[in-house]
Amino acid sequence: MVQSRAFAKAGTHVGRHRQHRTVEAVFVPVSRLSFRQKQRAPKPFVPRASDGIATYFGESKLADRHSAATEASSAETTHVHGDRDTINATYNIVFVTAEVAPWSKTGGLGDVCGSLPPALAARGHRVMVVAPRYAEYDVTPVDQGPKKSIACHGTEIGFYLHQSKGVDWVFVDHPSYPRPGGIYADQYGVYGDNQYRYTLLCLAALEAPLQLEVNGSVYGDDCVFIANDWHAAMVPVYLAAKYRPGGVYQDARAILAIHNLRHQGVFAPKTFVEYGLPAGWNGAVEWQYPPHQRQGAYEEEGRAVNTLKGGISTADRIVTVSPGYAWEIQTPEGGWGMESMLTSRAYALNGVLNGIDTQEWNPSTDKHIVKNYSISNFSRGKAENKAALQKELSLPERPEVPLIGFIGRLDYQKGADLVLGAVPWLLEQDVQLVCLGTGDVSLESGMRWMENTYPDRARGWVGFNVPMSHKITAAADLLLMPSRFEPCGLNQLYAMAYGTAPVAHATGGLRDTVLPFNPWEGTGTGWTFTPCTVEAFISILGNALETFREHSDSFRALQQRGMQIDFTWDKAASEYETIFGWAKMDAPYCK
Ligand SMILES: Nc1ncnc2c1ncn2[C@@H]1O[C@H](COP(=O)(O)OP(=O)(O)O[C@H]2O[C@H](CO)[C@@H](O)[C@H](O)[C@H]2O)[C@@H](O)[C@H]1O
Repeated sequence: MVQSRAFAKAGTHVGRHRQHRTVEAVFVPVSRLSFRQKQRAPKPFVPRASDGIATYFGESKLADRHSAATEASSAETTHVHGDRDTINATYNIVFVTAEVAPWSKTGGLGDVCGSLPPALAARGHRVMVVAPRYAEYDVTPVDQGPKKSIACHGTEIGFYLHQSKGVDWVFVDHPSYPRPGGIYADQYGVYGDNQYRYTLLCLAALEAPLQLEVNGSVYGDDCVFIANDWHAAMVPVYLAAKYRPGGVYQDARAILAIHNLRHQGVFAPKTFVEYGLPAGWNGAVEWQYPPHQRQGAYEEEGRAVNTLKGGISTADRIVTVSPGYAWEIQTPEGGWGMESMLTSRAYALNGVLNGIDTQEWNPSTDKHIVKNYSISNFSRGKAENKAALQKELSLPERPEVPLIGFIGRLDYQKGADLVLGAVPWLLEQDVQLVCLGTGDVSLESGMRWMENTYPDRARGWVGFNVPMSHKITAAADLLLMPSRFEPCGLNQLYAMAYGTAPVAHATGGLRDTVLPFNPWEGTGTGWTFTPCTVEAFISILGNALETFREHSDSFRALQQRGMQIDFTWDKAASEYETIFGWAKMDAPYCK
């Protein structure tokens, strides 16, 4: 199995900010630990006398929660691998997320929360994912068993449970979640009650492990929460401010996973009361932006409550979705105002590269494409998919013409304006360009302009269409990713798995995953450019097109190298485990 240098490097990166405690340290037998280390080592889960205590929302169910299943899944077990003793911990893991594929997805957050949990479950952990129930999902039965209703945040919520892939998928039912528009916004803008909706999600997710019986037992209060993005960032705040003072969740830890720092959940200062936090906790979420970093209309002269800042300042550890992005967010250029907060927590901040769901994104089994293929027959397979896409989109069916794809939100981050900026040069050449995206109205108009101006060379599909995204990924020779910033990026990973060469701005996770083509050494899986300008983009596109046209053997070898990379989630899952171990070794960051 060939692995890119960038991936190999990422494996060591987890320990970068933690040099005094390496990956190995997690697996040292207890008998060999020093006294202080023993004190900090994760403890087996033992029911306590205090089990009858009240939760924030009323009488606890803790007293009857300790079934054998819970204990087994919470406890440390010692295994021997070969002649080396190791301690393997299994955890009760609770993901909290606003999106989870295939039920709800506007982007990569949904993908990750749909595929990392099964990877962790496959490694022996008990895993729950808590997400809103935005609709009566028409996929496999979600409403398994009776709905359980509880009081939460002054209202009543319900939990629906669906079990698959070894994961307990829990959907929070409340009238504020289903909307005729999108998940977060409709044609009139973002919903005015998003702060309430996601506050409720956090509190529901903190109650679910205590109150929801799954296979005869509750998860209990020895959990590792993974709070994803600002929507879930209040989880560590409530743990510290509401639950631990009541004696609950003493052994739990919360990890904040940042998928995109640009979105921080910023609201007017007077909305602090919406969080229902005890007095004295406003410092955890209040924030004043300097003039050049102000985020929007909600602030009052830069003063705001900032939900993500609450998570950054209280989480036990922070994870971002690539090592490169973990570094970038500590700089003024990439920190979106949070760089000083993040730098102050650098020792607890790691980057773990995303994987991909190889059941959903696998050219040999993909149900959306006309011809399945693998590394042994990819040239023929891709050629058939290319011809099918050209036919479907009424483009000239020409195998020799380079087919270039772009898939993504049409916004500042994804650099769709750079694609449009390159169009006059690009489409004067003998190429075909297929873009799929939705978002900014002016960029959507730009895509329509492109198609009208170059009807025999360009298609601009405005909309969100998963089957089409698979077809483009399989059919294209090159995939454009001129993102201004990219925490990880999934499309370049999908592209490489499908033998499609990414052409990407060297930023964040793109720089970590796309190894630039080196014709002399015969290495690399794509092309990267910097600075992020139309000129630099055009220049590198010229190189990629020349390789495609003039050096087809080199191009094929590059495709093969991409297809050989191990994109499975297992590597990321093991890095997350290491981080759980670090979180559990330390006392809670915020008590
Ligand atoms: N019009 C369309 N039709 C169909 N499918 C479409 C589509 N537009 C986008 N998609 C799909 O949505 C997903 C987007 O993934 P990205 O990695 O670009 O995530 P995004 O920027 O949303 O999320 C953030 O979180 C993820 C996950 O951590 C990070 O990789 C990323 O850098 C960060 O910005 C991909 O599966 C893509 O194919």
